[in-house]
Amino acid sequence: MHLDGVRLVRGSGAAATEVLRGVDLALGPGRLVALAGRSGSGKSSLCHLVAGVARPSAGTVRVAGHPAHAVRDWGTVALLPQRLALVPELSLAENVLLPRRLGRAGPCAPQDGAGDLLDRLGVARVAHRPAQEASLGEQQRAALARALHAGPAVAVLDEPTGHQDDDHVALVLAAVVAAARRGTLVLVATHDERVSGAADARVRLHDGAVEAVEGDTGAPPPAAP
Ligand SMILES: Nc1ncnc2c1ncn2[C@@H]1O[C@H](COP(=O)(O)OP(=O)(O)OP(=O)(O)O)[C@@H](O)[C@H]1O
Repeated sequence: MHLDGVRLVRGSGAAATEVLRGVDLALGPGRLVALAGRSGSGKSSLCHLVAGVARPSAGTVRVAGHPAHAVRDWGTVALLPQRLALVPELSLAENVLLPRRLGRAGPCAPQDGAGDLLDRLGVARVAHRPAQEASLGEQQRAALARALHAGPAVAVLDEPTGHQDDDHVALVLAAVVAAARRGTLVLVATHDERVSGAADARVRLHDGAVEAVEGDTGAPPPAAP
């Protein structure tokens, strides 16, 4: 995943705000990367660009060799949005199966089924329930399962522990680490130190710009001049 000279402006005229400015970032496959920074620093905006649901005002965002906005299948890039975006009338299990029913499995698809993944995330008992009748924490873990079951090259997870207690944070972490070990680049926007602590690398945003990158990002070293 490569971001080069990325700038994102929201709003127009006098209300225009530069929410990302001059972001350069390269992340390789099979890494769990935490995206940290204060509220309003631009984490969700960057997630939306990588997931292709928004386009940069300037610069380029490429995932698995394609411009992010041109990617249409969750086998390439899957998203856990902050507001989850489950289909409320479908069961949690049906929501998890949707990406692979609508498209093809990605290169990092798990060997075991959706039921096993829901079991490992502590959602099996309520998997038959319509999403709208599950607790927020259960919904969030099902939305995580939906992204990971797709087996994507890149998984973008916006605050995946935001509605979880300590025990369920451990289950979420185990699932995202397993996905990274299968080869998925997992980019996690988070305020949660437990997630940052488990990550292979950490990227810190400040006021729309990259303030620091540390750890093993899996990016190839820059070419010699
Ligand atoms: N449509 C918009 N119009 C104007 N400003 C926007 C718009 N969307 C986001 N912003 C602003 O962009 C900045 C970055 O927002 P973003 O949601 O990316 O931050 P964040 O780091 O994810 O925050 P949080 O941790 O609170 O989720 C914020 O100041 C926000 O108010």
